[in-house]
Amino acid sequence: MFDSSPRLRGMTPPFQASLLTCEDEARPGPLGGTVRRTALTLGAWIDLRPTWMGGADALFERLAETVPWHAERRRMYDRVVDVPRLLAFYDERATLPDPALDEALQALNDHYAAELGEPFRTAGLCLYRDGRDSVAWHGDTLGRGRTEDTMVAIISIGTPRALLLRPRSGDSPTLRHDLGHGDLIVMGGSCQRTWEHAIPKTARPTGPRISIQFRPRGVR
Ligand SMILES: O=C(O)CCC(=O)C(=O)O
Ligand SMILES: [Fe+2]
Repeated sequence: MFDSSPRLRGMTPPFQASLLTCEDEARPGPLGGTVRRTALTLGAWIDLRPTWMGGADALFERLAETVPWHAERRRMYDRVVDVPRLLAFYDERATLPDPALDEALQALNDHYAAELGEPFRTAGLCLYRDGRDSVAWHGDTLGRGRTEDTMVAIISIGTPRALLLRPRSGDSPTLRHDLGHGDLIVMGGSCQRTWEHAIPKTARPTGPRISIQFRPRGVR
């Protein structure tokens, strides 16, 4: 059950688990020709592959229960504030929390390694408990994404949330992608340094969402 753990108690279930399918086995589908690329400005691009992760209901439940989610606090100017989401990070030596993530990582590397020039290696997980959880405008620029082209691949499971993208230059409008249950989005090229992305808060009743981000070594 979605709310069987004390950590999750109080959260609304994200969806009615599918009654007609009995997909306990979470597994990514094919990539190949199913990925749709959109060029942004300044050499940035995004790839979208809707409903890539099969069995995403079961995967959501397992990750919600088994990942050692933790809250963080960060300094913002002169204050220390709660990070508005729960987090877990798996570096390249860590065992991923579910075999479906190993399969996803392998499939992403088969599809992207030649273009990326290196494998995706780390996995960052975020749990957005409800519409009050969010991530503010940013690029993943703590590491090499500040200076180099790179890729960040994100699998979204649970309640759909909007992912917003805008150029740092402010010279084109904000783009919105509703990331649904099982969807894959890959941000590539200069996206981390020339564009920013955000998951905005929403006042609508909103169940939990888990985001799984795969990044190459040295990209955060
Ligand atoms: O939740 C998401 O899909 C985005 C998370 C994100 O941008 C990040 O962790 O850097
Ligand atoms: Fe990010």
